[in-house]
Amino acid sequence: ILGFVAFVLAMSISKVNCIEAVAGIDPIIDIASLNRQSFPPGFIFGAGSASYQFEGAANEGGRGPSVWDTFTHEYPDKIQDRSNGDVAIDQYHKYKEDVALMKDMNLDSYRFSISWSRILPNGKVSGGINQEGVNYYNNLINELLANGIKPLVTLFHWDLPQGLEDEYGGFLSPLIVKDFQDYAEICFKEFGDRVKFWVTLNEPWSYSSNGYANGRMAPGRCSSWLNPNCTGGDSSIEPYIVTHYQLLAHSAAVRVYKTKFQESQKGSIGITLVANWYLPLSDTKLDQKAAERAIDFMYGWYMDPLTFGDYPKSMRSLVRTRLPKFTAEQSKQLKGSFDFIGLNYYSSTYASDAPHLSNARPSYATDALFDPAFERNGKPIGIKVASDWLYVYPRGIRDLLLYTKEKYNNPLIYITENGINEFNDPTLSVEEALMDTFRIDYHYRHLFYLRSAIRSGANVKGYYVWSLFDNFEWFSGYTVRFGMTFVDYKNENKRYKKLSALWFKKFLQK
Ligand SMILES: N=C(Cc1ccccc1)N[C@@H]1O[C@H](CO[C@@H]2OC[C@@H](O)[C@H](O)[C@H]2O)[C@@H](O)[C@H](O)[C@H]1O
Repeated sequence: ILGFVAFVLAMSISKVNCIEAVAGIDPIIDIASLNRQSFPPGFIFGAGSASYQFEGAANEGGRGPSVWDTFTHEYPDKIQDRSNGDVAIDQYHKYKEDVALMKDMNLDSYRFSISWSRILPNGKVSGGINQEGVNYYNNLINELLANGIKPLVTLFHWDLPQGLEDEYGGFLSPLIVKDFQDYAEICFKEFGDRVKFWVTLNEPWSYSSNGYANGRMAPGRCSSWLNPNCTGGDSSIEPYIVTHYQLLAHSAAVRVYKTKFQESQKGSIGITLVANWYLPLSDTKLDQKAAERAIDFMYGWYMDPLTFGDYPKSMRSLVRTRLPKFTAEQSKQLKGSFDFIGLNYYSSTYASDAPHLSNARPSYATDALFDPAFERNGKPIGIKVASDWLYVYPRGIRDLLLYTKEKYNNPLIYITENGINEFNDPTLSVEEALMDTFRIDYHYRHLFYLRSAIRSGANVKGYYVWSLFDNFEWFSGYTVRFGMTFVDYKNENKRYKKLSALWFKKFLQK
């Protein structure tokens, strides 16, 4: 009788499915002992980074300027602490120390991006290849491999060469497709013998919406009626053009990889998308449809063309003539143009129906006709952390993965970013700043729901934390910290493992 009572108690507290309980796994012990062994054999654990946020050496080693050098230097007010990535966390000079830390933490893989303007200073092959740039990435890749760490390389993480922005407006022009394809081909040729995981673009949604709808990120364009500080632009048209040419550039790079390199190099290639999970604010039909539109306008904007060859029906019917069209050939080339999808998940949001206002000026931000919310009946969706959009909702990673499985034919997925930030607090001593127990809780709970999604059939083969190190966080500068490793900006960017790094090292022990 006691055994049965304990069984019922365990079931009710832990709410895990009865199969686990019947199978003799004690649910509480099972949850409490979550570690690398809780995941399928060969599951890859890693950490992510990006060139402009980590490298520094912005004017060193032959690197040319990117739109982020221009954005931070010409509009310092657009960065919370008026900072920039000139030095960042100086990984350009400290990469050996950082790789040693990754090895010490039992990481399997490191995701980094290549600075396009460090390889092609003016963005074009005709402008010449910067051999010092090629040398830097060869050294980094070789250091990773020598320490048993697999490189996962992103070709574009928002730092577009300024030369291409000046010449033809960057991703606003179809000319970007060939220049990106040529840049990608150089990277495949120079590094593809050792790099077996490629991501073409990081979060095209962020580049389109923050760069061209609200102007919070480089190149800082948007409609003047939305924000007079924008450097020109039209929030009702340009985000859709920029996404269109990002998708075409992506598929052109994939085609080059698959026709000229994949057979001999045996690697795989994908794209990294970001998505919030959206829940209806109320269980009315109107709010359920609003949540569906919200996910279409952020995630389906990319997953539909990549899976079905065209934008979501909801976007076609609401954006209408402002939404570009694919030719039959473009649609064919886009459909299935990936071996895997990289998925960045941070947070979830409520969505409620927003009626169409006939006199409202159109913008990407309002085209989906939903209002975001972070609380329902006065109760927040989750704990709010440093950033205004980041609420902790771990179940959202499972819901998003099972939605992807059902709607998009269960593609192979790597979680390429998941993380939480705290405010940079200069009043804390370094020792106090290292106590990031909230970060252990965040990752632990997301890994629990990630495992749950895998057990329900989601085809996920890897998980990368954002991030291993504090770094330059775009328009937030150094005012927020995402790292499992504290970087002391006031003391030569010295690295200190936070509590979460020690926890993750133990979690990853083989
Ligand atoms: N940051 C995003 C996309 C985004 C940007 C602004 C607002 C909402 C969402 N995506 C990923 O999140 C990571 C964390 O992003 C931070 O989120 C909190 C913001 O305050 C901060 O400015 C941003 O860098 C970035 O460092 C990665 O480079 C990027 O791939």
